[in-house]
Amino acid sequence: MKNDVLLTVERVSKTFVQREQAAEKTVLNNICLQVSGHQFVSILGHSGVGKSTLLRMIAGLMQPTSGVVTFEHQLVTEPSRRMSMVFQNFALFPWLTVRKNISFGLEGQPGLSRQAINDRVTQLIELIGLVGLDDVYPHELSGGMKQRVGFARALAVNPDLLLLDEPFSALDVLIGQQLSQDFIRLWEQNLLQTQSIIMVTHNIEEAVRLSDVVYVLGGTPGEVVRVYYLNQPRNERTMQQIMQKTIEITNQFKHDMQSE
Ligand SMILES: Nc1ncnc2c1ncn2[C@@H]1O[C@H](COP(=O)(O)OP(=O)(O)OP(=O)(O)O)[C@@H](O)[C@H]1O
Repeated sequence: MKNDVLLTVERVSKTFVQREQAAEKTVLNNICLQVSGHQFVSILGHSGVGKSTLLRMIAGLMQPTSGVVTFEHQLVTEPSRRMSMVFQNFALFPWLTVRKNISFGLEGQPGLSRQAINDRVTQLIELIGLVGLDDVYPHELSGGMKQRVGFARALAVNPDLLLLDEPFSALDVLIGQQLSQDFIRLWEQNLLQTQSIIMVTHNIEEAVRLSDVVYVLGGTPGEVVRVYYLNQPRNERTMQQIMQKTIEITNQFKHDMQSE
């Protein structure tokens, strides 16, 4: 599957009807984007440019006003078990334990026995670094641990495509970096069945550190203004190279914003 196209966004635009003002607002215009097998793609842009809206359309939670999203050449018209999402604010169920939060998406799945569900959850608890926290409730966890549960829950259904909506931005910088490193290591060692990842972020350094491809959104309505291909393998990128690229993208971004 490596290099095969997994997902395409083709000429997608989105207009919201604002009822209170009886007006329309076009948020995204003519977005084209492609994700291949074993690729980490970031969507980078300032607040309000339409990143989450784009991710929701990719997930099938919302339909484009025009254009199409395809997953393995099939039109995306509704959410699918083959994609799952990790949210900025964790979105855990406060009344469920860590174990129950993780198993949530597996319950009632045809052909999955109780034993199979338990085994899958135990495996994820070990992989994601949650050992000993099975029976703990979300309010007893730190932000970093909550987000580990968020990742484990999204990964439980073995999604082919994982969608990350600012997954580290609510965490302390070092905690976020540790979680992203741990997660990337599991993914690169093929310990997860997830083929590809799309991450929405406004953090340029994070996008440079983690991605193979970075799409920069800008303007009003939001459009793809730049695409960066980071060809060097992630584990060979030095801190200096990451900082250099971050500065280059930051300067280009400022320049693009000024010339709008
Ligand atoms: N359901 C909706 N109805 C009307 N307007 C919406 C709706 N969802 C989003 N918007 C508007 O679309 C614009 C883009 O929102 P979106 O959340 O996609 O941006 P974003 O780039 O993810 O921002 P942030 O980084 O702050 O989360 C905003 O102006 C927002 O108010």
